[in-house]
Amino acid sequence: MALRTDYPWWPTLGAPMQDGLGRVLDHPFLVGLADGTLPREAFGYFVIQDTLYLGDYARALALLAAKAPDGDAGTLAAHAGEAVAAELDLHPKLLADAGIDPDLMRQTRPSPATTAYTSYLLATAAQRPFHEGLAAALPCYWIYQQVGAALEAEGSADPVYQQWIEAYAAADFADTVAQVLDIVDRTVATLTEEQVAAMRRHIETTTRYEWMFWDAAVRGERWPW
Ligand SMILES: Cc1ncc(CO)c(N)n1
Repeated sequence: MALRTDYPWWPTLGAPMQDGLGRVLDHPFLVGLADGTLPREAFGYFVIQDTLYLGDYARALALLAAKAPDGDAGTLAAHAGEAVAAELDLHPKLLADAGIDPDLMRQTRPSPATTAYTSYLLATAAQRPFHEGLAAALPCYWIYQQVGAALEAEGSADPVYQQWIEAYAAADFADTVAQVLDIVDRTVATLTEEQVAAMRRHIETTTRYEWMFWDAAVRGERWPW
């Protein structure tokens, strides 16, 4: 399912994500995921960090759900549940199939990039108005769905990487993202130009965090001690 881009706000809020999508698709992590040359170590780093990320992402969505207008609260709360389901089902399976030592998951703490990204999502959801928290979360949804769809067309040479691609290319994830785009649409209709500009700044920031998250995995980013 192709996602809508005919919203009146798309040229403003979609542009930074569209730009970021081009950059992430060119990043060595996703190039290697698609052609099968991505080292297992980098994939394992990513899946472990993503498992840690998803717990806080779910918390951020739950905070957003609590601030959402009637009708949208349940949708966002359900998305928080879906994020936890990925953390509990998809990620352990990917780690096992990729041959990653389960002890590594237990011993690993959030990296600098993961900490920065989840802290930003949580702070924005908790301390800023609903529309700003929603904007900060939007690239997480949209970029992953677009990456899944783009990589599905080619498929990966590696069956483990192919599982990851299929999860994010799936129709039910596209439905989830379509729901959030409709929430953005209803929200933007109530806002001033300045409020929409604030949304755009959050989208620019979290789009960069999305790129940095993959970059940290390729670099094996560590804390200095
Ligand atoms: C870092 C990151 N962003 C977005 C998603 C999509 O849920 C994810 N799993 N991880």
